[in-house]
Amino acid sequence: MKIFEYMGKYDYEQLVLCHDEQSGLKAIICIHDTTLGPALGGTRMWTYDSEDAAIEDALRLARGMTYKNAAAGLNLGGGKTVVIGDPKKDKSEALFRALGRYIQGLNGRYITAEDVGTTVEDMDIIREETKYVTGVSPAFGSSGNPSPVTAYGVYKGMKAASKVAFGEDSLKGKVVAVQGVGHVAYNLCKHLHAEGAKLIVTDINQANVDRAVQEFGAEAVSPDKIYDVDCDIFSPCALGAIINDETIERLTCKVVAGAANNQLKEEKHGEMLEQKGIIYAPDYVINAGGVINVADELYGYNRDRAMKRVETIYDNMLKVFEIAKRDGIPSYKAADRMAEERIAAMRKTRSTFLVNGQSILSHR
Ligand SMILES: NC(=O)c1ccc[n+]([C@@H]2O[C@H](COP(=O)([O-])OP(=O)(O)OC[C@H]3O[C@@H](n4cnc5c(N)ncnc54)[C@H](O)[C@@H]3O)[C@@H](O)[C@H]2O)c1
Ligand SMILES: CC(C)C[C@H](N)C(=O)O
Repeated sequence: MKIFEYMGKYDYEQLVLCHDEQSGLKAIICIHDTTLGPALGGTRMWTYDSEDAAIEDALRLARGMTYKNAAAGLNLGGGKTVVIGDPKKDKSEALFRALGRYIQGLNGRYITAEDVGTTVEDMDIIREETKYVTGVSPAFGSSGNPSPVTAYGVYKGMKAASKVAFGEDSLKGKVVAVQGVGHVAYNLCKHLHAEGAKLIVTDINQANVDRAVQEFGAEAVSPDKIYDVDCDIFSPCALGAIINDETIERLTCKVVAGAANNQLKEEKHGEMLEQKGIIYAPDYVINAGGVINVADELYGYNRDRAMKRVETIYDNMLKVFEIAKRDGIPSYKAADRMAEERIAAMRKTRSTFLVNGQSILSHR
């Protein structure tokens, strides 16, 4: 891949390749944009087919965090780490400590947390080497696993999208098709079940499906059937790029609202949902609960404050739909506009002259 060409196209700041022979660490830390503050984004551990694929994923995910953090109103930029390896086989204390030292070396320009393939326990190990890590165990006064909080935010965002699609935000009696019932979606299903929604679930992990069937009376379907079921809301909570040419045709829902990152395969798929009359809740707006929660650690974690902020996902989502209506654009573009406008405004503000990094008033 032509790395500098790609970095130029989307205005990336920094890409760091980290290597530690002893522990087997091969990681990529990407910082996309720090206009709003230090870059915060999780560490993903995954078996990539090629080094190019890993670098591309780090770049794409880091930029996504810039938009997510900006749209959520956080004073944080966007970054992400990708560790090349199998989370089931290749994890070790040495590997995460080596990564922690690389993160410490960035001196606060980048702060990490969990993402696919990493856990609270991994963050606890990273913490041994750096203070620039969040999503650490509650025993350290931190916020712990972000997934239940992400789920709560998705639930709130789904209600906002339903208000626009159905004229009311109650999910009672609504049929919700959930793709992937892992950490986030299990907790999402709890909220949906409690409100009286009917659940149709799928997962490639049978144990996760069985749990949802037993606990929430969900109907189970095979992974390839989830796009075809009769439902009001489709909730992608597994993979990215699942809204594409092939799946849009099959969807019967009125709303797409789920936790997965990068749900649209390409931007045109956001337009296609719009043309089909499906309300799309932009992924990085609806799934910001986790990052909002871990970001609160930077102020000394307070659960009530964090949850109040997660509640704002409901209004934020309505704001996105309002911008879409006002400007006659699809919701995914409206979300980008909201994030970009905030970054642009703050970039302008930041150009104010400061003496030695201090306000000039403090020198009087
Ligand atoms: N965990 C968070 O706080 C958080 C925050 C923001 C975004 N996300 C995103 O939400 C999604 C889910 O995150 P998670 O933490 O619950 O991950 P997870 O790995 O716990 O859950 C994902 C589930 O999807 C299943 N799955 C994988 N491929 C599938 C397929 N083809 N069909 C059906 N099911 C499949 C997996 O078996 C697993 O049970 C991811 O895309 C993640 O990037 C998570
Ligand atoms: C900082 C993390 C909790 C971020 C999370 N993995 C996300 O994609 O939003």
